[in-house]
Amino acid sequence: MTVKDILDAIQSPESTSADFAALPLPESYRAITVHKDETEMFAGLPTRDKDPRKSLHLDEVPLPELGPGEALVAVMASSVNYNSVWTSIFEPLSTFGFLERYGRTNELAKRHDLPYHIIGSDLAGVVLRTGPGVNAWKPGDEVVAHCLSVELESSDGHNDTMLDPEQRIWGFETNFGGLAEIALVKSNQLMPKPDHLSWEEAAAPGLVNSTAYRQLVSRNGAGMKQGDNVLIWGASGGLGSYATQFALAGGANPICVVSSPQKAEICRSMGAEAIIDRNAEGYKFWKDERTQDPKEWKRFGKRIRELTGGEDIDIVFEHPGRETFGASVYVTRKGGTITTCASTSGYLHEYDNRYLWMSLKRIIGSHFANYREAWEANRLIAKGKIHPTLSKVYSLEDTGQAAHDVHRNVHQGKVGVLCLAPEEGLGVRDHEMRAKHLDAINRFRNI
Ligand SMILES: C/C=C/C(=O)SCCNC(=O)CCNC(=O)[C@H](O)C(C)(C)COP(=O)(O)OP(=O)(O)OC[C@H]1O[C@@H](n2cnc3c(N)ncnc32)[C@H](O)[C@@H]1OP(=O)(O)O
Ligand SMILES: NC(=O)C1=CN([C@@H]2O[C@H](COP(=O)(O)OP(=O)(O)OC[C@H]3O[C@@H](n4cnc5c(N)ncnc54)[C@H](OP(=O)(O)O)[C@@H]3O)[C@@H](O)[C@H]2O)C=CC1
Repeated sequence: MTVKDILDAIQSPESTSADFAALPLPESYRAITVHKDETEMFAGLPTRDKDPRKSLHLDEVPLPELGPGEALVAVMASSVNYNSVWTSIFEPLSTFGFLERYGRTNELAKRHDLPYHIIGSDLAGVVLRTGPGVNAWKPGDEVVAHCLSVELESSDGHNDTMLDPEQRIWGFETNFGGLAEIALVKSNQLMPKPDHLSWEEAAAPGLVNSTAYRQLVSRNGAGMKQGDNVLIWGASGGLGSYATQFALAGGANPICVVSSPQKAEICRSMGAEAIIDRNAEGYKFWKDERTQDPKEWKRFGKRIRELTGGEDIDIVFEHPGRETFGASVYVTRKGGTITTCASTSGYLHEYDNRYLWMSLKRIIGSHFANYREAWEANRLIAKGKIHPTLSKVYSLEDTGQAAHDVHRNVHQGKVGVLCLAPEEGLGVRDHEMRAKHLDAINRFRNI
């Protein structure tokens, strides 16, 4: 039995759930990995020069044992997230520490502590097997998977699953991720695949869409409302392309920051009107590595006021971190919110706290999304209210190049990866709905 037989079953319109359940599983499959004995390979290099093409490998790996409450999924497509970039450059730390720590928690978790890490935190595919205790899903179901892995043994996570002390991001802090032909997930990560999307389109939104939903829309994040001025950094990037859609769909007013005329045009085509090209306008928030320039914060704030008719920002959607955080705090209106989920340019932030406390602003930390938020975010995709922002699609072999593009910020929106899917465009079930949204679905393609 090989993965080829699995693909044949997926592509045959006659295959039933019983057929999938009867398919023998292969002993091994192909997966994108980093290697534990290579974690020092980039030592001494500047971040920019650490090259994912050197550290990401396509390996044949053994199929992991299936445990209670879990599912093995045949992965048709996945996507590149920035967490895979972090893994591939071993920053801010090697992810093998996460696997070792997880492996110490119980006998079954030991499976994750291996000398290789199969990465990837998105997938669209077909359930192959479910473990004991799984009733909601069965072999043959077409699914996407969100990346929240929790144990829920402690009451801390019972209101908000993100608060579980054993909260992990699948494919980053666990093994057996989605950049592979087969993935192992907890069954409560599974959600229905949107019928009107191809495999690679369905695999694109998951992680970033759920994160943007919590960070911006959910009451656990900024709780955006109609009319809010929302400053969105990287508005055509992974997170930003969904934040921009949420702002527009929710009746807010996105102020989109991008770094090229091409990216500005994408935001315009999504429906945004207030757009700042940070490159063209040459903001230099830092005079040198240690000193910020409040005059530049003010120049940025003035530009925002020009675009909003004199209003300041209600919500900043933050993720660049050190480079922008001082400016983000400054341009927020009295009582406004800065919501942050990352620090791409550096995690030690500096801002002038007088502008925070005197103007009663709030900083909210946000991370991925709880089970319910991830489900709600996927539902919006399935209903055609929010669309995938897939630009380019790579083969599994070329994942290193795909991650390199994201690391160097030469991509747009989301970058997809075909795993078992032999070509793009497969897996669409609802052609009528697709036709209705085709322009929006293709907005980011091949630009
Ligand atoms: C969905 C996608 C998301 C993304 O893309 S996010 C971007 C990528 N992710 C990242 O960049 C984050 C990567 N992770 C990290 O950098 C680290 O992961 C953290 C900084 C988040 C945490 O650091 P650590 O060293 O793993 O954890 P500690 O909590 O500092 O625990 C170390 C020891 O310190 C103890 N400790 C924790 N808090 C306290 C405290 N308040 N007072 C005293 N001790 C404390 C702990 O218990 C533990 O101890 P013991 O080593 O013995 O187990
Ligand atoms: N905590 C969580 O749950 C999550 C955290 N993340 C983290 O968020 C970050 C962004 O992820 P994602 O959106 O997918 O990545 P992308 O690279 O797809 O998009 C980020 C965008 O931010 C902009 N940007 C990058 N650096 C700077 C800078 N120094 N100043 C201003 N803008 C900048 C760029 O847009 P432009 O050049 O056009 O301005 C870029 O396109 C990563 O660090 C990632 O790990 C992501 C998802 C979930």
